[in-house]
Amino acid sequence: MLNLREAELHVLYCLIRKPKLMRIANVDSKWFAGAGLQHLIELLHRLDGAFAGELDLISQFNGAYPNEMTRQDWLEIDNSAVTTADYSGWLKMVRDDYMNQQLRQAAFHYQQTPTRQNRAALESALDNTKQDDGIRSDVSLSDLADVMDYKLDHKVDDGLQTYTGLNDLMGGGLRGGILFTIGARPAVGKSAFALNLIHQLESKNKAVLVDLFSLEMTNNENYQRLLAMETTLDNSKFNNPSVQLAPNEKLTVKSAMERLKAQQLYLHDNIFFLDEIIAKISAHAQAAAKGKYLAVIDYLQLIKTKQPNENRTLEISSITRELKLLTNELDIPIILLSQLNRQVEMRPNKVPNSADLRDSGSIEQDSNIVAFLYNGYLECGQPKSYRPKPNEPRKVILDIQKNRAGALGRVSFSFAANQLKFKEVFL
Ligand SMILES: Nc1ncnc2c1ncn2[C@@H]1O[C@H](COP(=O)(O)OP(=O)(O)OP(=O)(O)O)[C@@H](O)[C@H]1O
Repeated sequence: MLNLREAELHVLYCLIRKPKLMRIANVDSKWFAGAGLQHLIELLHRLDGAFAGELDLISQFNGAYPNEMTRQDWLEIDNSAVTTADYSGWLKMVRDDYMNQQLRQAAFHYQQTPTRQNRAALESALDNTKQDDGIRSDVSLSDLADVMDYKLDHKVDDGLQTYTGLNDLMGGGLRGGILFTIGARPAVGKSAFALNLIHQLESKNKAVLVDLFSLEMTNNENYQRLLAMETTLDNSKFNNPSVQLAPNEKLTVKSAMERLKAQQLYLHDNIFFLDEIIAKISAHAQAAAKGKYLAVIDYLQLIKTKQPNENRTLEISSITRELKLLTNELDIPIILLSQLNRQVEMRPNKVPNSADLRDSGSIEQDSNIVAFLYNGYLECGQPKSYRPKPNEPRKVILDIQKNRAGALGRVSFSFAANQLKFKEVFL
């Protein structure tokens, strides 16, 4: 996670290269730490772009404020080497930190000396934190060109890797800003598939933080499923492991438990309200390193809201809207599982489509990617549904039918239901 000092340096790096950024939002010198950075902001305000590059700025600064900034300070700013696309986010961080600091100080003074005057100061500090900061991320084509320029010379993050076929269709992996909805009929294995995706992601990417909101299964059930996947032991043996597991299997389980401990996976079986889900996601996403966070919600139709709407379609629309906005705001991917209505059972080929997403068309509208999971296999590239046989691995297709920034296509899996394990089938 970016620290405050880095955010300050990034803001200055951008302002020195693009002084016009000063005009898109107020930049107050008070928000910055230390006389050097504060005076540099004041000088940038006064010059309003009238300097010929960084060297000229340094010489004007040294003339006005001798010995306030060392060569090392300037080098630190230079080392930022960022694009200006995230300027508003860094400025906001610097501003918010200052406002919160003022609020803490005012609260401390009021607690020590609860006078009317100190109370007014506290109220005003609180008002300041709530005020619209006017910091907007207006992005011009020239800003976007900067970003593309940067990407032409630097390899950008591929996103979070999961199954190979899925990575290919997504043109990389799971990236920020993606709401990925997976719909399936009950018992096809969508909860199990979500756990498998997380498992893939934890094994193929370093230091990823994942939140799994499971609104229908307990943490214990999910943990047992994780152990079954990790050990390839029958899931039912974990119901009474002391009796049902052989001594060598217990050793296998213990080492699987150790491996799982290393993962930053948080299971939540007691959070049902949308605003609580959002609060948890916001806290963890901001604590995680950039590009290293994923939230999975199992499943949409069980999410509750504090202002329930009699019209469930409208309520579901507001939930998917909020989740979509959250992916953009925090620049994170969210995987949202969804039930399908029964119509799909009536169709001869039993291949689901967007019309089967229960409760609302907003699910398709708000999602960047919509995929369906169903029992089936590919024959000459075409999906064939089938009825799985007991005690045999099932054939399952993940069918991507909407993909805003990538290809449509299908990925085939073999699903060992007793181990809850999905293996990709390469055709
Ligand atoms: N020990 C086991 N042996 C055989 N099959 C099992 C075992 N444990 C789980 N399963 C099967 O694996 C599948 C797991 O489904 P999962 O709970 O992930 O489905 P889902 O699509 O999320 O459905 P729902 O919405 O009903 O929960 C189910 O079909 C279940 O019957």
